[in-house]
Amino acid sequence: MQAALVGVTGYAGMILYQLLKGHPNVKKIHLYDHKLTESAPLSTVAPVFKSESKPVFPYDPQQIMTDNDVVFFATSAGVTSKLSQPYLANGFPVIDLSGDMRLNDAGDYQKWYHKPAAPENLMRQAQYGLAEFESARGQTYVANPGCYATATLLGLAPLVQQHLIAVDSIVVDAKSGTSGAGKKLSTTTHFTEANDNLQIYKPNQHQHIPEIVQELKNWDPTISTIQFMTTLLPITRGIMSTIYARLNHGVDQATILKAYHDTYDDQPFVHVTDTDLPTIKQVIGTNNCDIGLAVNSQTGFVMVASVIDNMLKGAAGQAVQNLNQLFNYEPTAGLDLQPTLI
Ligand SMILES: NC(=O)C1=CN([C@@H]2O[C@H](COP(=O)(O)OP(=O)(O)OC[C@H]3O[C@@H](n4cnc5c(N)ncnc54)[C@H](OP(=O)(O)O)[C@@H]3O)[C@@H](O)[C@H]2O)C=CC1
Ligand SMILES: CC(=O)N[C@@H](CCC(=O)OP(=O)(O)O)C(=O)O
Repeated sequence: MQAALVGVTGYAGMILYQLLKGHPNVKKIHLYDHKLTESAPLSTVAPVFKSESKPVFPYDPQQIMTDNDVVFFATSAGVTSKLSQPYLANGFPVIDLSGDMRLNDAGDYQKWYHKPAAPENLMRQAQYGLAEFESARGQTYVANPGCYATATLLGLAPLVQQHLIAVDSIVVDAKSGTSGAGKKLSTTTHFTEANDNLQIYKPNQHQHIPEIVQELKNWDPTISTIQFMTTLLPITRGIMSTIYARLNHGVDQATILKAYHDTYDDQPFVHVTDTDLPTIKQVIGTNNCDIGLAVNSQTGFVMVASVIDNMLKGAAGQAVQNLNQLFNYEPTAGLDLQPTLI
């Protein structure tokens, strides 16, 4: 199969390009860049790939659909809301790493992303692609989940799906490394501000809140919102989503552990570590989500810690999982990755 990638100059696009190069079913990768008017070598378009003279082509949707079987968009928010139409009109497969097509409601997108939304009829044609719970098979347009949303939803799923917690008690304290913010420098991600520091940001305004709630509602329609906070960590990669909720009457640690194992033991990328709490470092370099928990019998609360590499399970790795589902490849194809360890 031949795959197109738009956004190789960004962090998620770089990592995705590396994964696609190692994917056994991807025979050819075509790269496209919105700033080019004629093709240019990758080494000049994205200098991180110093030794690659492979051409990067100007962005052209007709050419993309003619020369490829699928297109990945690893582009900034506000891009695919404008570019998705021809692909949907032609039923051409898209895997979109941005948040533009994840929400069903155009008003919600405008409220949380502060940008014009795609036409709502297009947004509704996109399938949310949390790979463990929605199959991309048979879909045209897959909206790859956000990084925080992935860690949080995987951490919450067994509790919510099996009605083990009071859903109005959910509190999420989520933390991310700076690569989650993309390659553009900002005051908060500037080395001097990020290093030796912790910064809470977007309090109660994070754009992943409606995404998480939209998915939770599919599992339990009584959920109306969650308390969700984000903190910037002085590390490059990784997310830890620490989730707290009050247990329903009669639910104990054994019940909860069984729920997590029943949900995830067949899943290649989600590992339940029981009461052995996971660290961010153990998943960096992999497509894994590791989940551990602690029950407090005095307060009746459970704390769940869910960790991912934001660049992999939170972006490029999950995009490859969605590719594998879309084209019926082995679920782990192209994702046999080892943690960096140190
Ligand atoms: N970083 C992460 O951990 C995660 C990111 N995401 C999402 O993935 C997407 C990419 O993220 P990330 O790589 O971090 O972001 P970056 O800012 O690092 O890269 C953005 C990419 O989009 C390209 N781009 C910008 N404007 C346009 C346009 N008008 N047309 C086509 N391409 C354009 C940029 O090209 P140029 O070089 O010209 O600027 C660049 O290649 C974002 O939507 C992000 O929210 C999702 C999950 C996790
Ligand atoms: C550390 C950091 O700034 N992270 C980003 C994650 C961005 C992202 O992946 O969000 P969308 O794909 O929904 O745009 C943030 O919190 O906004």
